[in-house]
Amino acid sequence: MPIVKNVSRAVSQLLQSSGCGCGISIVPVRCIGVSPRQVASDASFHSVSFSESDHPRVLITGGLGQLGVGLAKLLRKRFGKNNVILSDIRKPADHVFHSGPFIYSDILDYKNLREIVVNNRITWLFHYSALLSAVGEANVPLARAVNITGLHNVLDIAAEHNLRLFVPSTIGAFGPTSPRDPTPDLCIQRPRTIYGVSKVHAELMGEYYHYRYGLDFRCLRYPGIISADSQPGGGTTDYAVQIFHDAMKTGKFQCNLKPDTRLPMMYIDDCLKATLEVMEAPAEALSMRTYNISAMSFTPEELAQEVQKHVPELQVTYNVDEVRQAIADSWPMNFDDSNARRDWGWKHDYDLPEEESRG
Ligand SMILES: NC(=O)C1=CN([C@@H]2O[C@H](COP(=O)(O)OP(=O)(O)OC[C@H]3O[C@@H](n4cnc5c(N)ncnc54)[C@H](O)[C@@H]3O)[C@@H](O)[C@H]2O)C=CC1
Ligand SMILES: CC(=O)[C@H](N)C(=O)O
Repeated sequence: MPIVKNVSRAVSQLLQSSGCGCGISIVPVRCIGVSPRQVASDASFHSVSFSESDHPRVLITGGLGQLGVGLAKLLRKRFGKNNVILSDIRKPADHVFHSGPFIYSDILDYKNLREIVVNNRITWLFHYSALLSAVGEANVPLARAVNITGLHNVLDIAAEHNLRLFVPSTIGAFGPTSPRDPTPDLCIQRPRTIYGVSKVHAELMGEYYHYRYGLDFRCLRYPGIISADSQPGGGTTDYAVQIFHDAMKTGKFQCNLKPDTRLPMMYIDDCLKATLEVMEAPAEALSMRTYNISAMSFTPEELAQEVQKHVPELQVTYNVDEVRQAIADSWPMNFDDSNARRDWGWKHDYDLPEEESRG
């Protein structure tokens, strides 16, 4: 009997919703190098008015993708609607536009991004803009620009304005030479996608800015995220979202990965909860700045069986996409997130009863 770790509750939920503080250096980032964007080193800084007792003023970049709208909803509940600004280069749907502040922001436009941060007195930035693994392989120059140049803009602005910065990484930051079952936080990382390379770069640059300049950089490596009311953005784990939409709409699902491809996955509510928790964690609790987080791990075949318990008429066929399959075969099968659990109390909510998860 296959082991379907922790998926049952998430499947039910999805189908229902388908109808530094280290202080090493005080040298500000704008004084590094000779970039024209950097102002004179003796100019006075804006100091951040946010204190721990106030609500942060939040900006989310790339907020109209699979995860950003849900994150905005969670953060607005906690910090107030007008304290959380969603941004993207796409046009928001009516319900998103009317649900709270939205602003156009291209992360490749450094001056515009800085203006938004200054004018809105932003104190926390969640940097979600990215090209995911499959679309990244289809357009490497654009992925390199958005995922690497865009990140550099965000890092500079965050350091210049003393922001607390969250950048998500991914299981895709590991590669075929990483240990796959389980994959620990610290191990060899030699990904073979532009997406993975850019995310390792983000992890290392964020940590470097933290240790070198005191940037409050926080990063979680997300598994594949499953959600019902938002569409995936072109990744390798998209099948695990598409199956729910197709089960409800057509009763037929064609999977682009082999039936036995095991990958770490997480329900969106757990992912967003972890993101808020790590941002609220006291700096002293964080022994690292980049953590794996984990919830469940399953194959397409196991997920299909679970969905068929709720939608017995669902027909599943397989038509393997070689690019996505090669990517999936190089990624972790199970994630070791013991450091996140120990340091800041990470615990996922979407779980199977113990006896089922042990098979
Ligand atoms: N969804 C998932 O399964 C996982 C997501 N992540 C990470 O979480 C973050 C959010 O992921 P998703 O919402 O799924 O991504 P998505 O692909 O659905 O959305 C990304 C957004 O970035 C925007 N964007 C692209 N170029 C831009 C630019 N130049 N300026 C501003 N925005 C731009 C797009 O318009 C899009 O709305 C990404 O950084 C991703 O790498 C990490 C692991 C798993
Ligand atoms: C796991 C991810 O980072 C993303 N969903 C992708 O498949 O590219």
